[in-house]
Amino acid sequence: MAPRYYTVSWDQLHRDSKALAWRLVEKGPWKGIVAITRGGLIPAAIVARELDCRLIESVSVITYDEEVRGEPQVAKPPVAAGDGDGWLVLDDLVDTGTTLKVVRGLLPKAHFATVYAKPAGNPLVDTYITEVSQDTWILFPWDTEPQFIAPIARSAASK
Ligand SMILES: O=P(O)(O)OC[C@H]1O[C@H](OP(=O)(O)OP(=O)(O)O)[C@H](O)[C@@H]1O
Ligand code: HPA
Ligand SMILES: [Mg+2]
Repeated sequence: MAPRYYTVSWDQLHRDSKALAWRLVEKGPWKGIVAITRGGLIPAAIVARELDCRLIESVSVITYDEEVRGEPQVAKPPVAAGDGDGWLVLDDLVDTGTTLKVVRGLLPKAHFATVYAKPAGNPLVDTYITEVSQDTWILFPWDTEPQFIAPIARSAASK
């Protein structure tokens, strides 16, 4: 079955990331943020600004090639976050949970947060903002661009 799509604009991503920061500020203080690259980098920058946090680490896990999931590979482990105690791990979304499982293995004591979550992955996240169904593909603003769409009357006429 073709997936449904949930399109996220830059404005919405900013709003949802700030909503995440409101939830996380109550749970701190945090030693620093570990961003899961690449998708976690932009939410991490927004949350770091709101939490006044200047210590940012990264971990790189490669799981997907476009919409196709493969075996996860750690391309860069975190170096400064120890076992994760007092650290916040941020990603744009959790889908199957494959990526977070790998990072949880590296940082077992960290707090895990994502902006969006699908049901299969949401038990792996400590804090998230918006849940979408498992068969929904989230389209992030960095993966999309606006394009011309024909007027309704014209596309109806061609049916
Ligand atoms: O819960 P999962 O099924 O593991 O899926 C979620 C992960 O997939 C995407 O990353 P991707 O591997 O596409 O890499 P990217 O962030 O570099 O685009 C997304 O940014 C999450 O990190
Ligand atoms: N959108 C973008 N990237 C993803 C998704 C999604 O729904 N699931 C896993 N990687
Ligand atoms: Mg990612």
